[in-house]
Amino acid sequence: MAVYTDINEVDLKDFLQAYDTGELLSFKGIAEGVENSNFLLHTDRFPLILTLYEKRVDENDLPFYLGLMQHLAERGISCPLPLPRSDGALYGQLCGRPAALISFLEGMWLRKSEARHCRELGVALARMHIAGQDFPLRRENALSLKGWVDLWDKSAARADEVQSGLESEISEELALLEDRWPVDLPEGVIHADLFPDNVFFIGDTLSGVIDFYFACNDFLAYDLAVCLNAWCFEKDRSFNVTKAKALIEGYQSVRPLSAAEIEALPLLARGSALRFFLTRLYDWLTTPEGALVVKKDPLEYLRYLRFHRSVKSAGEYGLS
Ligand SMILES: Nc1ncnc2c1ncn2[C@@H]1O[C@H](COP(=O)(O)OP(=O)(O)O)[C@@H](O)[C@H]1O
Ligand SMILES: N[C@@H](CCOP(=O)(O)O)C(=O)O
Repeated sequence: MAVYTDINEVDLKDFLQAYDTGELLSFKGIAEGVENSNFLLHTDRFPLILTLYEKRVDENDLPFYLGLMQHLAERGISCPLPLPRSDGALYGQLCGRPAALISFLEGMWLRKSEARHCRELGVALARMHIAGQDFPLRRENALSLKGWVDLWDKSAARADEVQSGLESEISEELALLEDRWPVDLPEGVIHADLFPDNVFFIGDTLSGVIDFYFACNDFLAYDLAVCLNAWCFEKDRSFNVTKAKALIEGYQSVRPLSAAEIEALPLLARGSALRFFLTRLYDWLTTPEGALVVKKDPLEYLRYLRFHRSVKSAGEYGLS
């Protein structure tokens, strides 16, 4: 599931009056996704995705997310285009939630990816970073060091319920990352959640990227580290260096990494693993039993974190 807020036809039709969508033919909730409520709408003109923004999305950030999609789409990046209302606004309110309409992207996410897909992903990520360079709005990464500390403060006392020894292990990890986190790597707009379910393919060709609701300004190489974790571990949690090599080579074919970025990669991968471990742990501990959302396993990311801790240099990711 991800339909936290149910909508009815009367409210939806009222909401659509502010848009030029043509006649509503049907709508249905979309089961996939974690963060927001999504619906697929058919009108007599085109299909659309309706998103109602839920707990982790601050309404003040919507101009950044929706403006970014518009900016990237105008620069040839295949991502959803927000549909403006007749008053020019990119979102309105529906059932007490901020809500937007975005274009429907063709394609499907890969349940089983190969190295060639990782190469395409690397190319698309680097193109996105370059296209985002002149985006005028700014949004700090709320899920970087400070956000990690805040999440950990809320979860630490119960962490050992999930696995014994976690409280001390994660406290030490956080302290180390706070001490060693880079300060001067190249920055820009990053997607920050480019997991397989946010990247669509048609056949073997990448057809688009969705879900910009964690996008922010941060180190560009951190986005690559997020992808290393999300795409380069197998179901048995082993690291697939062939995929990592393909991902990084694809990225560097468009935007070569600096020596400092390459050196920082293992640390950035640790940080990225910790970030997803912490949001998953928080959700694990706070989502009520019986809730319809699928809780993601925090221990998956603990494994990745431990792997990167053992990495001595980015050469272990296949970089020559
Ligand atoms: N623009 C789009 N085009 C086609 N399908 C979409 C689009 N946006 C979202 N979806 C569908 O909705 C699902 C959940 O979207 P996502 O943005 O990942 O939600 P969440 O932010 O809640 O995690 C996707 O897996 C996809 O099936
Ligand atoms: N990718 C995150 C969860 C956020 O889900 P998404 O559907 O918004 O990508 C994770 O795996 O923890």
